[in-house]
Amino acid sequence: MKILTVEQTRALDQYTIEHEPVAPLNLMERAAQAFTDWYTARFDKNRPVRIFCGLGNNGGDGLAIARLLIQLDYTVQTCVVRYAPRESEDFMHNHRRLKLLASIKYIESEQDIPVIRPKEVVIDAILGSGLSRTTEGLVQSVIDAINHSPATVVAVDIASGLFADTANGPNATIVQPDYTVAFQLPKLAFLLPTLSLYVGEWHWVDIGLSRAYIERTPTTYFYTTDQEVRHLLRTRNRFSHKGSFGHALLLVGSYGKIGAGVLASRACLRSGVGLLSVQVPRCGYEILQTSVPEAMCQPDGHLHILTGQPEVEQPELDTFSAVGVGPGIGTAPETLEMLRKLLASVKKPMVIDADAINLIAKNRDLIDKIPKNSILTPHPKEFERLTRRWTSDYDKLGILRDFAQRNRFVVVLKGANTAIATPDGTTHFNSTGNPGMSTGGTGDVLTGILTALLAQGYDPVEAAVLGVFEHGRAGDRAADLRGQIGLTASDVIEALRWD
Ligand SMILES: NC(=O)C1=CN([C@@H]2O[C@H](COP(=O)(O)OP(=O)(O)OC[C@H]3O[C@@H](n4cnc5c(N)ncnc54)[C@H](O)[C@@H]3O)[C@@H](O)[C@H]2O)[C@@H](O)CC1
Ligand SMILES: [K+]
Repeated sequence: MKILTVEQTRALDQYTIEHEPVAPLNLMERAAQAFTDWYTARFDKNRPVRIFCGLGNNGGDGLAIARLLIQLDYTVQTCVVRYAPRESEDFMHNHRRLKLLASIKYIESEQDIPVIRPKEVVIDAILGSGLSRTTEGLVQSVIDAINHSPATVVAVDIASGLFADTANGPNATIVQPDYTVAFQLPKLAFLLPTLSLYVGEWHWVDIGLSRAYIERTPTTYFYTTDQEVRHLLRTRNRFSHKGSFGHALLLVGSYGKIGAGVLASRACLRSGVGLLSVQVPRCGYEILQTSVPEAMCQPDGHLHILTGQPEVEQPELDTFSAVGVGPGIGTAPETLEMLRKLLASVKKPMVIDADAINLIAKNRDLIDKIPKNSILTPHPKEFERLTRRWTSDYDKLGILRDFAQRNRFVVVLKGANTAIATPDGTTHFNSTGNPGMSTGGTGDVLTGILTALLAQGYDPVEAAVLGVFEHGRAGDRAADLRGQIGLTASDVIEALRWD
């Protein structure tokens, strides 16, 4: 699913108005109806509704929603925040219609701000995507009152005061909703971790804006949905055999961290790889052979760390269809040498994670040695070591895009809504996963999954988008079964399902 800028969304509205064609007022009615359908499916008539409306089209939506809810027998108090002398045309129309049906309260100064009670649901329709400056004065006071109230808060389209795709200044006053119901498409702000307080649980509702126009509008931001992922997943031919699904090599583990290698290996096998070889320090040999009998084990000559000096002769690197390195390997100088040699010999895109990333961050000449289109899977701290500290989530997205594009890597920046930046400058945000997955080992699982997908011949960008989505979906299934708190990385592996 595409994420468009405010400007593009405005052009999309305009195109729909002219080409469907539909009168702006009817489009507003459609938006209000879609919001009302969402609302009535969740909140019953026992909860009094208080709608705060601004004077633009977001306020117009609020007035139309008030009318629709009153017609459905909800108890509604509408408050218009009169912060400016002028109203939009569609606001005025909806204002006239609502006045025929109910009384409207006007907030012209701070004294007019009502007391909001716990049982109420506040619908925030003060400012929408037309926000052009930081909130101040009366609007700020109303937003403060909403934020200090015990009521449930639902934002129409976007929380009042929040910019949809640019950074808010420091100390901005912004509504902190429990829910945001956006029209047609999600907004970039919804996907950024530091803005989550101003978004809450978010949903989008279809208001019938032109699909054709959305399709041909260029964007660099995407939100991965179930539907898109279904297109990526390949089905298996009845005549296929284990050779059809590649032979992966994982270089993992060190003394005390062989578990990371076990998790990556199990996840790799649960993700459809044909054959798996695993290189571990000698101390990991029996552990791996016992806990992952499906894998072949290549012990390193060193007892505790990976050095790349095999104990016995090993197959050439180019016999493997994909290589993954990093989980649990540590940062010993001998392991750095192993990584250096590995990067010099592997010609295909590979998966690079954890301590392999930390080693590269400290030895920056290695960046140029990484095969093009490789998948790097840093968490934010590792990514910061690899690049620089950022000043905001928007700054972070810029750094991410530039780093991926300049080096021609696929960079999977892990976190809520994991962001995947590609060599062509696009960023894909993931939609699956939950906070229960913030536990040791889930990153190792992802490395195993991605290596398996590369080994099966998936293009690196597709592998990253698909693998991250399925990793999160398995985490969601596991959380359904066990709850988020008790979730372990092994549960995620067991919950993987590729159909
Ligand atoms: N354009 C369309 O066809 C549709 C628009 N819809 C609604 O329209 C909204 C956008 O409406 P508008 O463009 O009228 O804008 P808003 O309703 O978001 O804002 C109204 C006006 O407030 C002023 N303003 C900006 N920042 C301010 C601030 N900090 N303090 C005080 N005033 C400020 C601006 O002059 C702006 O035009 C969307 O968020 C959505 O809710 C929906 O009705 C769906 C259809
Ligand atoms: K709003």
